[in-house]
Amino acid sequence: MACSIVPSSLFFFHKLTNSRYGTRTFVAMQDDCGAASATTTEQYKMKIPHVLTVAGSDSGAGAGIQADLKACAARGVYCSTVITAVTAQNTAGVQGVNIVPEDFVAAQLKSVLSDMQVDVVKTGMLPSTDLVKVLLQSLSEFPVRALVVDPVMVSTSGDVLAGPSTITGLRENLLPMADIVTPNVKEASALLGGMQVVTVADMCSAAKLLHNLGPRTVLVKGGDLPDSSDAVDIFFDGEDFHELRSSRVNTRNTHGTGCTLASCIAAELAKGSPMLSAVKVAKCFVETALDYSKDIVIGSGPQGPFDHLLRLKRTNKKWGRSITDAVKAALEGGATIIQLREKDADTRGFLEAAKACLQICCVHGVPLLINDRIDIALACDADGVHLGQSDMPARTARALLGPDKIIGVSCKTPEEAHQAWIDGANYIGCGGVYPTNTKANNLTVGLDGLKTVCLASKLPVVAIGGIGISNASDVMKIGVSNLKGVAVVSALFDRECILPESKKLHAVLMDAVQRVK
Ligand SMILES: Nc1ncnc2c1ncn2[C@@H]1O[C@H](COP(=O)(O)OP(=O)(O)OP(=O)(O)O)[C@@H](O)[C@H]1O
Ligand SMILES: Cc1ncc(CO)c(N)n1
Ligand SMILES: [Mg+2]
Repeated sequence: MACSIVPSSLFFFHKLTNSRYGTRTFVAMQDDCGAASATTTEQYKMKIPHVLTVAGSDSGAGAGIQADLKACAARGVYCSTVITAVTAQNTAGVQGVNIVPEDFVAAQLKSVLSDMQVDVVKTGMLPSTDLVKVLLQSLSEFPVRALVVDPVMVSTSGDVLAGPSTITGLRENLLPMADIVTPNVKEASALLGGMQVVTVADMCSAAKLLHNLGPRTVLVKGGDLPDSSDAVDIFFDGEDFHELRSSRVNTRNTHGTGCTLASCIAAELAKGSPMLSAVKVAKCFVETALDYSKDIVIGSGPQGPFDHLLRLKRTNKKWGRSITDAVKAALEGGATIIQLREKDADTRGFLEAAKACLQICCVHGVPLLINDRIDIALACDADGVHLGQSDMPARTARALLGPDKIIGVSCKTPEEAHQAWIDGANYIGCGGVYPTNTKANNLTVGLDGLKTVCLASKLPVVAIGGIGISNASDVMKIGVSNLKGVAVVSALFDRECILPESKKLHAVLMDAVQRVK
């Protein structure tokens, strides 16, 4: 069975009628990779989020410009590049640095900024104070929405990438303009005149002192914190500290984590995320990529690169289970609708998986929806389809499927919701409510966007995107009567044990629904 098929589960508290089960309330759960996704063609026509990275080239391609390009690609964001230096680098260290003349950096900046609509600028290696000034001059001419400053100074191998003379430029000129600055512990120490930064408490003090230099927010990264079994980063927004903690992946392949993190933050900001959400998504992406790449071998030096494009290859091998086992566990936990989405499986494999899942769904009296593929839904006699804005129009799908099948449509706006109603959809999927790693290029609509769509429609709505046990009740609490449930993917299917997670989510939602009543 093809393993690139992703189930999603809906917890849906609404009466839907269909030929197999009649009218009944489904407590549904939608596994997400599949279901309701949502960047519309129209949005693509209007604008693709765009990050410009101003950084050095790493010939080994683990860090620098190359990491930035891969990170943005993995997050579904366009990335343009202004190269400040060319380094000869591999897994053993830095063998040479060739700095690009300032006037040619200025020329690159002008070419990109004057022509392309850049949303966010991310900086990495800036090898001179004059270069910082060139950058700031360009940004005053062509302002952008946000500036992410990764104050690259020394590589993990100990080689100097930007000498002490640049510290003044960073401190005095660049940091005051930054929306976020992301030093590692050594860089935080250097920016603060050699202050000791070796504990989490030191990181908090450093974050506060760095904030005094003018950036809107600070993230002190603890990847290199001595004696820490966790990877701890400290985020400070001028008022509150947030300790962001993940387990430390045991691997040599950590070259470029800092560049990747900063680029992911920039990518999420370009999509419209608030700063703290952007940082959390970025940290989660780095951790997932490190974990996926922990055993790959590239180069013979002490620090290898990791694989940013894991999503193109990731299969359910991560959790070592079949799609039918995953669906079964979700249903036993209380999911009320299953949706299947084919990522890059062949049609025959997808059909086989759909048939197998349908059998399990029938045992539980739960509908199976197929994402996008009307032909697969017809071929296996699934209970319906879920359609994105760039899939077949719901009206055409209805004509093909007949009146009894369930049709869900992903909508981000009142206009799309209205069209779904006219076209004969049974429900709307609305999201991404929160930033999500499941769909890299999905725009976040937030709780406000969700509410707007709910209020604009008569159809029942299921909320999608970054929803899990911790925030499902917040979503249901928005207090709109046609919000009938949530759809989840990662919260169940990217967990080691699906059944307990599904039970917990079901309990949280039952509780939330009782309260709303
Ligand atoms: N082994 C690891 N497991 C999990 N997360 C890690 C690990 N190493 C680093 N990180 C995370 O990666 C991000 C980058 O932190 P780090 O301190 O490594 O930056 P950096 O030193 O600037 O990286 P580099 O210079 O190698 O690009 C942080 O969020 C950190 O917590
Ligand atoms: C070009 C470049 N930028 C940044 C880093 C930091 O990891 C590196 N090693 N090389
Ligand atoms: Mg770094």
